[in-house]
Amino acid sequence: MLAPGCELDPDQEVVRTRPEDYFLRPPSHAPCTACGTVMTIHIVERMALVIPASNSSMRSDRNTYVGKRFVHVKNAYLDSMDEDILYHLDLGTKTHNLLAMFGDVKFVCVGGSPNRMKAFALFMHKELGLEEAEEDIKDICAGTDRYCMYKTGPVLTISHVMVIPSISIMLHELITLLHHARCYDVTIIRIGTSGGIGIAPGTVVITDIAVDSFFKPRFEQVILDNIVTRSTELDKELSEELFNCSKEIPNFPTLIGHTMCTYDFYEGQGRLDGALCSFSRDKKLDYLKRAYKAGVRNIEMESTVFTAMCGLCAAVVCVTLLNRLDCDQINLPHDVLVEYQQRPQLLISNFIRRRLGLCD
Ligand SMILES: O=P(O)(O)O[C@@H]1C[C@H](O)[C@@H](CO)O1
Ligand SMILES: O=c1cc[nH]c(=O)[nH]1
Repeated sequence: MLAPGCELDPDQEVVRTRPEDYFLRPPSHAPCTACGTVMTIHIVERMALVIPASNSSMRSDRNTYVGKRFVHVKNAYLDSMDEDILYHLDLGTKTHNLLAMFGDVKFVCVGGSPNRMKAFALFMHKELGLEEAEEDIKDICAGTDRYCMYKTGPVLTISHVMVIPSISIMLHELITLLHHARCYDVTIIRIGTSGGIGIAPGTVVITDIAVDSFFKPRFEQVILDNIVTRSTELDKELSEELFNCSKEIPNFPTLIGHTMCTYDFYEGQGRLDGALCSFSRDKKLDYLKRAYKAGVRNIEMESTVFTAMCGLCAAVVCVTLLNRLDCDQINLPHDVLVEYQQRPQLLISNFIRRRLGLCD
């Protein structure tokens, strides 16, 4: 029982600190001043590793921006390392000149499928009107088959395969890479696919906040034998900027809403068509309707860790492939599926061109 005046619930694993408190601290133990119960306090940290531009005038008028917001890693050990091998990217500080290769990166676009991300890189190359021949755009991570990476002008494109642990490994190495390359003013965007809730398939959802399966805006990471909870807040101005961009594209259904991130595609997303199903159709629909009521408009499998790690300079833009209130199976004809998957790419290409002053 919580004594009157006790600030912390002894059963609670997490205590929120100020959002500006960016540093991870070890859990501490403190007795409740009222009841004397010793509580373990795990600090919620804001992990955003890419420092945001601090006000909108910098963003809306890039030419007046004189400061540099460097990509920042929160690991004191890194700078003391003689060599840093980014194993899953097949890159390293001694084997590659990361500053020369990546120093001019301003946009990083990530998504699950290697082929889709390659197609996006080639599309971006065309949209930016770059001179280099298409055949010269090679997979920078060709030495490994874990992830693929392409660079076209200031745009870096990387695949992250599926689910939280896979994108998390990629993001650790990507953010470290951007830090070694001394990149600054970088915007990171996840472009992908999702299941919609209560909205027409083909709708593009720009995430305002990523939530977990309990509709909470948090990402829980097991670190050693602690659970550390991180915020999944995103930059609202960036979401609105993207939404405004979407209005310029004809027949382009788009909305801003919460995105739910799960650890599984089948039972974890309330599907009735997996190898296991431990709930009824009614329970499934009740859950999805509660999600809708909580503001969730789509479900995917990477956004919470992505936002926790990249947060305030990041966006998540996913097209919906089905309405989960109607069905579980994705049965779109191939050409429709391809067209839907291109929608986030089209929006992001317009956004990048606009940011670079390449739009009419
Ligand atoms: O990269 P995308 O957006 O396609 O990833 C979503 C979320 C899961 O990783 C995968 C499930 O099909 O699609
Ligand atoms: O339903 C869907 C579709 C794509 N990706 C998901 O995670 N869920």
